[in-house]
Amino acid sequence: MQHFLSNATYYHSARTPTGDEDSTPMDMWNGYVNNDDRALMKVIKYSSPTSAGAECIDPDCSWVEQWVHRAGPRKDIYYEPNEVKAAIVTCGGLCPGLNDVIRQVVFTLETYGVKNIVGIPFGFRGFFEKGLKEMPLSRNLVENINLAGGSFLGVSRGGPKTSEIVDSIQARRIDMLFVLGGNGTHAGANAIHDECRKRKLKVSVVAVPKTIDNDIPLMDKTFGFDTAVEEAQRAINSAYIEARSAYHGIGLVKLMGRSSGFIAMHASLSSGQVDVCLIPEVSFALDGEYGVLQHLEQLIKNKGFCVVCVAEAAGQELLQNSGATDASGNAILSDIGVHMQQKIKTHFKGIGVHADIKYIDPTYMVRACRANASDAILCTVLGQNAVHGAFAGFSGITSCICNTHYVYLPVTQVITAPKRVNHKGRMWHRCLTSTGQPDFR
Ligand SMILES: Nc1ncnc2c1ncn2[C@@H]1O[C@H](COP(=O)(O)OP(=O)(O)O)[C@@H](O)[C@H]1O
Ligand SMILES: O=P(O)(O)OC[C@H]1O[C@](O)(COP(=O)(O)O)[C@@H](O)[C@@H]1O
Ligand SMILES: [Mg+2]
Repeated sequence: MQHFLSNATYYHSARTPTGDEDSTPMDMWNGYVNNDDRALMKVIKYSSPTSAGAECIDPDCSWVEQWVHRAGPRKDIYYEPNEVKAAIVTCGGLCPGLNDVIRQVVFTLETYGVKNIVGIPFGFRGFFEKGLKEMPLSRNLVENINLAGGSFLGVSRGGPKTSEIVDSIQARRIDMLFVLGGNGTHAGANAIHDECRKRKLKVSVVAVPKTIDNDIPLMDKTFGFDTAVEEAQRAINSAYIEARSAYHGIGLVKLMGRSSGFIAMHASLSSGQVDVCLIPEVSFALDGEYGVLQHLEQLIKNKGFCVVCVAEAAGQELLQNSGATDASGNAILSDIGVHMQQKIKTHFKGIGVHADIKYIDPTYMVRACRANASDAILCTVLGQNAVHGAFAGFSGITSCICNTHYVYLPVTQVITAPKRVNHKGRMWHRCLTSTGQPDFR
């Protein structure tokens, strides 16, 4: 994480205290975050590595304080606002809240006095593809974009090499780059930050973590995740109603999550209507005495219907893998939902028991919607803090929420590996208690 020297002061009149809000003397209170302010990342002291969900740094699980930079506006700012050119780019798959973040970044930049704000169309491709023009942005233009899902700027996977992106940043004379995206985008943002340092360019590269998958480590959650869970719940509810109303109904729902089962686990927990939740972090057998199919047979026998929620990355080892990747290099998954639908049909036919399978794959519906209330607030804070971070002179940071506090983390820290559901963690065990499912092994 780079921190330039602060060399300019910007007075934010909107935060001027009237003097009667609290007892702090007028000449001391300023409403700014001090550069030395820190937030504590973890608050639980685990007495043993065997404690449920324990995350230990040392083998004996001793208490190690981990402090991170507190996010927010600084009194001293690095850039002269009216000389700044700021650019925003949204990369990867869609995610609820992208427009909310774009809007807040623009609002906050304008509040600082930045006039030259542009959007780079269609992710990192917009830096390179001929015919894609940068879009001038202003409060007027983005005022209502949060009312719709998607990205006002467009998104894409894949794209140019880092050196080409930085050539373009240099040619466009961009001082601040706000990069909205998931783990791939963060790796890209880090590479751009490194290349800018190598070329001694004073460019602040600030990321904002988006992804419905919630697979970026160290933070409480990424924006868009809550909304995706809420939408996923609707699919589960439909599956439940279909299954409940059919003779021997089996509702099967497949939910997104490239390498982690957070959406499936949280939607199963929040709906309370799921009998079996399958995630990639926990292997399972379909066939055999302890397999999923045997359990479904029991559920049909005992309660007459059941609901299964499967994460798209679950059970990949049971399927043929094409080895194909998308434009960003992400593995293309085999369809576990269709596979399970076929297996369930064949199984019940084989044992001569009627079963009415209703398969729901909501795919893009969980992420093409606008942000719900909690995501809209998260996006607002993260977007504003991204701009404060850039003005403070940081680069190579991501604006996120850790342990309920808004902080800046070095991008290098969050791209080590995707975050996955802890199968020994309490949330997964809560999910198991809720579904009542056994181990399928
Ligand atoms: N390791 C990497 N280094 C540089 N750029 C990357 C890297 N991984 C992905 N990218 C770029 O980041 C963008 C988004 O990545 P992707 O994996 O599709 O989505 P997400 O950011 O949502 O995970 C793509 O344009 C891709 O080329
Ligand atoms: O948008 P695509 O290319 O169809 O990819 C689908 C993938 O995108 C996601 O919705 C989000 O992934 P990213 O956060 O990496 O963009 C995954 O849940 C899903 O596996
Ligand atoms: Mg990703």
